[in-house]
Amino acid sequence: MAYIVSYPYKLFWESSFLVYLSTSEAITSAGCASQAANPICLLSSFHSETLFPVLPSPFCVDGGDYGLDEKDMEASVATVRSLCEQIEADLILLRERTDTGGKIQDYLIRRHVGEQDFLEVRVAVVGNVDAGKSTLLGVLTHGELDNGRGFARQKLFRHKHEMESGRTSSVGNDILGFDQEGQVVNKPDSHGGGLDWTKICEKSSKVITFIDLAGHEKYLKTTVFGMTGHLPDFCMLMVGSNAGIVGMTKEHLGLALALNVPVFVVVTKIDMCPANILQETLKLLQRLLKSPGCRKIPVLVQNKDDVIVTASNFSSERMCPIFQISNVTGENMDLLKMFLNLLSSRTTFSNDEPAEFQIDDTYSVPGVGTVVSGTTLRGMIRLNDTLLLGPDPLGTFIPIAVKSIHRKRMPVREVRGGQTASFALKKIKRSSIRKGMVMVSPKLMPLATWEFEAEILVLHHPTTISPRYQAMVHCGSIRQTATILTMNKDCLRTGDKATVHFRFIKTPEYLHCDQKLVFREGRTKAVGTITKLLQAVNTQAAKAQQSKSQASKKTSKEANEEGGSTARPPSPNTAQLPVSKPMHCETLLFVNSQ
Ligand SMILES: Nc1nc2c(ncn2[C@@H]2O[C@H](COP(=O)(O)OP(=O)(O)OP(=O)(O)O)[C@@H](O)[C@H]2O)c(=O)[nH]1
Repeated sequence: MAYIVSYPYKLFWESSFLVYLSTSEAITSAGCASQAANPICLLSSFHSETLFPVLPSPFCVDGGDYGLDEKDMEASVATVRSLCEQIEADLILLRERTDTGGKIQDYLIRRHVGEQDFLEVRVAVVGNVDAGKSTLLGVLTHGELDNGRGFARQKLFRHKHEMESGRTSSVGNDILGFDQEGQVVNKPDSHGGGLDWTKICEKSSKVITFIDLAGHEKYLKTTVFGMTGHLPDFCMLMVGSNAGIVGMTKEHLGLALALNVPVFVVVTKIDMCPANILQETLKLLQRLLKSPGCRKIPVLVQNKDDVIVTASNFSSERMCPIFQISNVTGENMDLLKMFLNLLSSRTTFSNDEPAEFQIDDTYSVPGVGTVVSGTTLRGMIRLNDTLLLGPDPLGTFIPIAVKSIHRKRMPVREVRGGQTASFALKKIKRSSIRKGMVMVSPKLMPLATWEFEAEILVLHHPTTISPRYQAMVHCGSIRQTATILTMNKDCLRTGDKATVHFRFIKTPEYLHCDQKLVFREGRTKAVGTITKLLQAVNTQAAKAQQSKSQASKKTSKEANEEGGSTARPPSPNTAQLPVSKPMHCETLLFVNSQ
């Protein structure tokens, strides 16, 4: 007998799965009762890949014989291999074990995503200063171990002051490619230059993009932006084993939890840490993860079995694997790499959805013009597509053509939901685009919003928050100060929850219900979810106002030329703006699939 341990409901919305062979009937014979249980049907119903839980099997729990003899195993593997060929997927052996009944093998099935294509997973890297974040990324992506004095991180620093201080200050991106056999593609660079992204992507079937975030409190604003704006699938929290849970560790963990990003922990520097201190750090870490604020299930990853079990259950958000590694000796680095190879993107996409792209940076490239980079939230964007870019300060969206598309520095013809990309845009100045703007399909008929309501939880505030309080709202790649107009409580203290009515102070933004937000100023922090969009900008009215203000600009320019003073058009306030009906969540599609 052999079977695929599977939950059909899961297979129909996820993309690939772990096959668990211990008996051969269901696979070798075509005797599957229902369509949902037919292996071919199951295999062809996924998009890209996913892990499948090894343990829960209706047959295993009864304590029956477990495993296959040599002949049955061969037959079963051959069947699965031929099924994989039919659906153009790779079959990657993860581990082999022997049980009472014979051999058991675990496989990962990963669908080919096209010649030029690869699966993409984004991992945000957070942790306190000196936890070894940049060093680990240097070791992973350049394939060379560290010397304990900052050798590996030198390859990653982007700014001169980072080289000098040894501290990351900006949001950095590094990539790690895995080929069809699950082997790392990145090779040590003998010339000391940067990574060749094109080569890595060409050879990879999966690419992990690390979003390297700063550990110092001074750069918390940038770290929050990285966590909200770059849409990480997962968060890698780094802890120096000798330093323990210090500084920003809890802050970063809290941020990931608030944004519902599954977290795994990497404890570094085990080569230089006395055993008792390492044990103490692990004990505290596990206590913190199990605490009521986190409610995680920490698992110390010691071997391949632990990797498979934790990776299979990781997207559930409750399991929190803890790796113990050394960047200097390379200890346990293979387990961490195996785990990274097994991670699957949490974004599901459908090409039929209208496209939506969130801008997180802008550039002016000589010879190319204005370039925007960001994440495709859903749908498909093709070369020469015309999308609506906005909102501008008046809340309008303008049509814009996509001149060229780059993905991981490679020219491509299209990008899909869940993929990061940069677009060269036609006929637009860089100065008229800001982070937080979006490019969306005209089918979405986008509206910009000045005011919104959110359910928030105050994580920390030294005194009390009351109406008229202002702080920075981070929501996707939006980063703008907002004022609290009203709330359903007189004032808020640390730990309080409330429904709060916000208003942006500078420009209206493109928002969705159910989007997560972080509201912060210094160490004051609140997290929440948008529940209502209250005041959307009517594009027609905004256009009318724009032409009116242009006309008045013209007049004032003329007046200026005659020696008069220029009057800046006033920013629209609540009274001036056309008020649309509140848009409730049910009427909108939301961006974050978290
Ligand atoms: N012995 C030993 N040293 C390490 C290890 N990992 C990192 N280091 C050293 O620790 C120092 C700090 O590492 P970084 O990678 O700069 O730390 P970071 O977390 O990126 O710090 P920020 O960029 O400031 O947030 C460097 O001198 C590294 O060489 C390790 O596993 N073992």
